[in-house]
Amino acid sequence: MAPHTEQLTRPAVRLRGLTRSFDGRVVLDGIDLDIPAGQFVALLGHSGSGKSTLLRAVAGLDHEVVGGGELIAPERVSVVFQDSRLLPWRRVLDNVLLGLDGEDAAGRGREALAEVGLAGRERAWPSELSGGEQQRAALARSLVREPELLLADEPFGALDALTRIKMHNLLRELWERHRPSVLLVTHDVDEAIVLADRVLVLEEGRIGVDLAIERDARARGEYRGRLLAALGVTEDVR
Ligand SMILES: Nc1ncnc2c1ncn2[C@@H]1O[C@H](COP(=O)(O)OP(=O)(O)OP(=O)(O)O)[C@@H](O)[C@H]1O
Repeated sequence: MAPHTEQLTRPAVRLRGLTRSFDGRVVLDGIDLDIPAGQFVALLGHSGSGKSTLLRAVAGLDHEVVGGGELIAPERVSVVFQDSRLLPWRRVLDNVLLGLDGEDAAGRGREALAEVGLAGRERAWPSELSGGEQQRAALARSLVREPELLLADEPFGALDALTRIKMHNLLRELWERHRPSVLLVTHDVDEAIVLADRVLVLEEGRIGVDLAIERDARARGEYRGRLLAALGVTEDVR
């Protein structure tokens, strides 16, 4: 294959036989996964199933993970967590710019803040922002680095339901504009279906379900049922 063709077809993330144990207990048991460049993937699973462990591995934050396996991820990776992890002693723009240099950095930081709806809040302290605004700032901090891969570990888990819907719209909009690959860890089946083009369910250390989501609202009920069944959850009240 010619090199340029190979580059076009190479997945952004490639995992083969990814294994991780803690104190002899296997959490990831030979994960195989390819994420094509630009795909939006959600990862569901019960608490303790290993979602964050997998995400940390892909982020390159876990040096013990590979074992005999293979882990390929892009160079520019940004991670967003449930809490914004803004430094309280730095103003919002300075948080966004943390570790960046170059003459145009400040301009790019301002642009990123405007993109997430925080124009005019550059000089605010993190404590002056609401929870949702803090997550917007965290997204701006990720964006400004122009990530090829965005990893998000329950980024909206601590937000109220209305703010969460707004953040879903924002994230999807940012993804459509910038097209990074995304791996989103979530507990929320509906969030996964609304946002992602592909939903994975992690169970017993492996990817048990790998479901393509068609952007067709009518099908959402069916996806929901299938994913809940895969998770072994029944809804008695709804
Ligand atoms: N550093 C660690 N040391 C020991 N055990 C760990 C460590 N990190 C994770 N584990 C264990 O690995 C398992 C998977 O944890 P992980 O945080 O990946 O699950 P999760 O699916 O993200 O859970 P949750 O949805 O509750 O955040 C858990 O049983 C956890 O206790």
